[in-house]
Amino acid sequence: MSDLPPADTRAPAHWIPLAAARPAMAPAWWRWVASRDSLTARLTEAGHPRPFRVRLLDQRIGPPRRDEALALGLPLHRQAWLREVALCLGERPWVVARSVAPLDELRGQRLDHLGERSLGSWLFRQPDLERGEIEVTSSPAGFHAGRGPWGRRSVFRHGGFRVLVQEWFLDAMADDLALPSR
Ligand SMILES: C=C(O[C@@H]1C=C(C(=O)O)C=C[C@H]1O)C(=O)O
Repeated sequence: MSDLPPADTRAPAHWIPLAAARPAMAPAWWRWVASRDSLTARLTEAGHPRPFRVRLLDQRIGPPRRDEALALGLPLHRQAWLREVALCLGERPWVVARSVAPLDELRGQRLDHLGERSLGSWLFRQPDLERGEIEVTSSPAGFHAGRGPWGRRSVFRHGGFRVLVQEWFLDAMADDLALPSR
């Protein structure tokens, strides 16, 4: 066991199906959390004229959290491609996101060079893109100090490539768009 990489032991988030969260979610938030099109495009439009910007916080190969490994059907110690970003309007982070992809499915996807281009701007150009069911959490992101009412996740599939995309909507977004607290 000693030659296995360390597991990510941070507390996993608790996820529930989107429909189960609906009674507790204000309609104004439902329109954001339940949307299945590009969040990048929606943020760009809602934040106009503030410029939309992806701020890369970290991108590395490492162990996914337990809940992430389970969502992707990966063994707990299997290394993965991890990417953490803040999606900003002007200088204010509205969303923080953490994406996890199985290493052996990255072949040739060239995501290492994504930098501060939006992952979504690449995903939504794939004609065969499929998106799994959206799940919701009220747990914090854990990798960023920002707090907010809702997090969501879903798995995107493009050919043999899958990526778990997790997005936490922050209080700064609620303030700037006059959204309710939950
Ligand atoms: C999936 C999308 O991509 C967004 C961009 C991300 C990135 O650049 O890492 C991560 C999560 C998303 O909110 C989208 O725009 O819908």
